[in-house]
Amino acid sequence: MERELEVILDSTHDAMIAVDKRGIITLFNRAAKRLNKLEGEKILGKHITDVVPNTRLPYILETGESELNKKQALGDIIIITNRMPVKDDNGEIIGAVAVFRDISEVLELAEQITNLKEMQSMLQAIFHSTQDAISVVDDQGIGVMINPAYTKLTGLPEKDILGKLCTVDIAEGESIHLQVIKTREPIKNARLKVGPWRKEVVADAAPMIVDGELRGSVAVLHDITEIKRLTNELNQAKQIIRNLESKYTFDDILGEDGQIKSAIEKAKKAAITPATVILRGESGTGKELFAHAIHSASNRKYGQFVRVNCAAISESLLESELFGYEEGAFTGARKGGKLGLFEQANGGTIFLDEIGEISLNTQAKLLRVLQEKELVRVGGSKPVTIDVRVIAATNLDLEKAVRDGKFREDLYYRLNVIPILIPPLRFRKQDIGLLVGRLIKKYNQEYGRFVQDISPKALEILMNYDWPGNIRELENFIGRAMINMKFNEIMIRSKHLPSFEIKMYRNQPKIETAERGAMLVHRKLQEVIDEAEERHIREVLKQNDNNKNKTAAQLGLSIRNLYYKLKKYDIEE
Ligand SMILES: Nc1ncnc2c1ncn2[C@@H]1O[C@H](COP(=O)(O)OP(=O)(O)OP(=O)(O)O)[C@@H](O)[C@H]1O
Repeated sequence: MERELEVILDSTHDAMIAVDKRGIITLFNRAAKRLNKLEGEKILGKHITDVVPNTRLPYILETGESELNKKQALGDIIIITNRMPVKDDNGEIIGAVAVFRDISEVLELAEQITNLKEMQSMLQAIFHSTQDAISVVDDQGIGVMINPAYTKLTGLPEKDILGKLCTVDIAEGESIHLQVIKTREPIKNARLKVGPWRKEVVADAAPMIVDGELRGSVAVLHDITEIKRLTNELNQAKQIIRNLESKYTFDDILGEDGQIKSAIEKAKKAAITPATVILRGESGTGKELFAHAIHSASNRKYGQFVRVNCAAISESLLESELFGYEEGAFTGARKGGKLGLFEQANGGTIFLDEIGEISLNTQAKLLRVLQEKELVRVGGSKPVTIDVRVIAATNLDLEKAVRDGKFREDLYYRLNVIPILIPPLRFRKQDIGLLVGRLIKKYNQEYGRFVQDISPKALEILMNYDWPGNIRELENFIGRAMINMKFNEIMIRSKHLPSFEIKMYRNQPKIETAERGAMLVHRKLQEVIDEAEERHIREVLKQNDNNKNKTAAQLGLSIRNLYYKLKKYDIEE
């Protein structure tokens, strides 16, 4: 039993010392030797103060009091000690024992735990108070943590997210958590829509890797609704500023084609003269843009630019709109009369769009204003002098209108001082790429997108179309293509392109027939046939919901032949 006790005492980590009533050591176990760095020495039988000079055991022997849980430094370590007297049955002190333990490691661990706890509360405070929405998933993509900002942004509480696959919150786009888990690579600036309110967010995600092992992914979502709202407000403000100034300058007119360049050159020269300009071109070719640019480059640029769409105002109203009226000029006339558009444009420019649409009666009045530089308000008698630069525009064959007696010849010559012909888009297809680039930028701003380019295939499709509605049609077309794109797509591809409106340019009113004829004959017959064929196939395919058999039957083609043509025209199968 004694041997066993000895083994136990030597194998425990607690250091133990016992002395008799004289202070002579009767027990000094291995842990005590190790702590006092006395291993190998013979200790038993020595007086305790010879072995441990600062010991308090003599004090215990003298007072018979116990000292429990006393912390003290022993060299560079911290120990905790219990010292107790040993008494016989009569209560006489016959010795004392000390049991002590090195607690440096425990203290260190305790400190580390405290530090960790502090760190944890700090991180939790950040996690809970940040405005950025954060979600954390494990290595299987299962939600483990979200913060209040996340719930505020997405509308999804913890119960809808924790323990569920991370795709539950996505309304549009792909889960970036899953991508991060798959690739172990961080993702930046992903555009998504999340939660039941389909909030638009920009999200970053990063893998959580501990000791080389993937533990999950953490994502931070930034709400961009506010940014978009501000961008919209900014655009509206810009729009207002643009309306106050003239909207465009020559820098806004894009084109490398020879004809458009010479039109621009002619317009620039005209801008610095007071001469009347007439802009001729099909609808959507940029006549209004040219009118603005001419005004902006003229010495009247600080004056008003007033646009009048002569076709949009009824014949009966046009005259009073243009020239104004005096009080009591007609029933319903405003008190005090009304300033006409010519007077509003005084010192500036008036842009008479669709001039070919005005009646012979109004033409006569307009001619007088152009000749005399003065006007008489409706119901008035006093002439008012005006100083207005006139820019007119039409997509009609004015020469024919003159021949048919619908347009006054003298007015025609008055207006035709500097005629500028703006070519239709189909005659300057090499400019399509340039224009698409500008339109992508414009719609990126309007729609808050980050589209960067158009694929060569998609561009080729645009090049093969005739654009009867010209740049305006191209503008609408690109706008619709961008709406068809997913949020994270940055390249306009053929699959995004809407189908073309089938409208042949021969439906367009004629302009300068001879000139157009000259431009047309440069086109090879096969080119024209191919274009018509492609357009027709696309349309029939669309009508048949892409059903090839039905389409082939309807077109009178074998299915093999249809596939050949689909390939030839790069129509998606
Ligand atoms: N050369 C160009 N470069 C860039 N954008 C252009 C160009 N020409 C026209 N646009 C754009 O195309 C659209 C149509 O142009 P605009 O309204 O000036 O045509 P328009 O000939 O006056 O049409 P309409 O006769 O139907 O009034 C506008 O948004 C304009 O900014």
